[in-house]
Amino acid sequence: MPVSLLLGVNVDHVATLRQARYALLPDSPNAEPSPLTAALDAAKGGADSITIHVRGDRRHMQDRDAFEIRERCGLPLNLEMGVTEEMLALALKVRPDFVCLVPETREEVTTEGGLDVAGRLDEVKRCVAALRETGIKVSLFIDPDAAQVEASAEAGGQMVELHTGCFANASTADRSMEVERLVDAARAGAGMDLQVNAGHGINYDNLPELFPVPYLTELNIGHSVVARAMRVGLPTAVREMKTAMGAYPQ
Ligand SMILES: CC(=O)[C@@H](O)[C@H](O)COP(=O)(O)O
Ligand SMILES: NCC(=O)COP(=O)(O)O
Repeated sequence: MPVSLLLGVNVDHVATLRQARYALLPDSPNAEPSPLTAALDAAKGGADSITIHVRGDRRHMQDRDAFEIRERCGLPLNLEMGVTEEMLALALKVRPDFVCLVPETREEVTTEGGLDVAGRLDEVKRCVAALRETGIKVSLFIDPDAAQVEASAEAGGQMVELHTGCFANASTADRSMEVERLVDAARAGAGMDLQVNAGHGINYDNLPELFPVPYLTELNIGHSVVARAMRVGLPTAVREMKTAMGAYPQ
């Protein structure tokens, strides 16, 4: 367990803004904003790692972003990817420090749930083994569900990232129930010697409501930090989130 809760800054939505103008001009020297610059700015603000989600439809992050950030940003890189041969091949070329296996559907606006590791066990096991063989550490992005935690351990994952989207989107009445789900899943993960991370929909307002969740090592946060950065700049937005995370009881 690290001394303080680690922050992985997801810069996907910097690329979302870039693609809104430069998707058809991929080689433009003026393409901005730059995910690489964002990663470097996040490092200035105290980020512990950078997370990028190269989706199969390349709606935001592009392969070249992954290579650029890997080569020119000194922070550990966490590559989120679907469980596909295409993305496995990309990961084996990029060689990030971490891979987080996530579910993807083309129709979704954003990630809507955790990876069904239990229902895709053999397929996930093969992907995890191929990644771990090269020294890449593997996390599994799952719903806070004991069966998925157990399946993640069986699949050879070293970490789980608990999907906090249901928590983030829950009504006030349902929020405490979602926190309890996360508490139970975190306990199950720690009990199986898995590193327990969390992510999706975490923001400056709901962060403290996650503090009762034990054994958290890292939070991956993107949308809310990038949104805040539009007002105060990314280094400050990251520093603000790190400061808020400092209150997490270790
Ligand atoms: C897996 C996860 O929760 C985030 O990486 C999220 O996928 C951000 O990217 P999108 O907004 O494209 O889903
Ligand atoms: N895995 C969660 C992540 O990387 C960032 O999710 P969000 O903060 O953009 O919702």
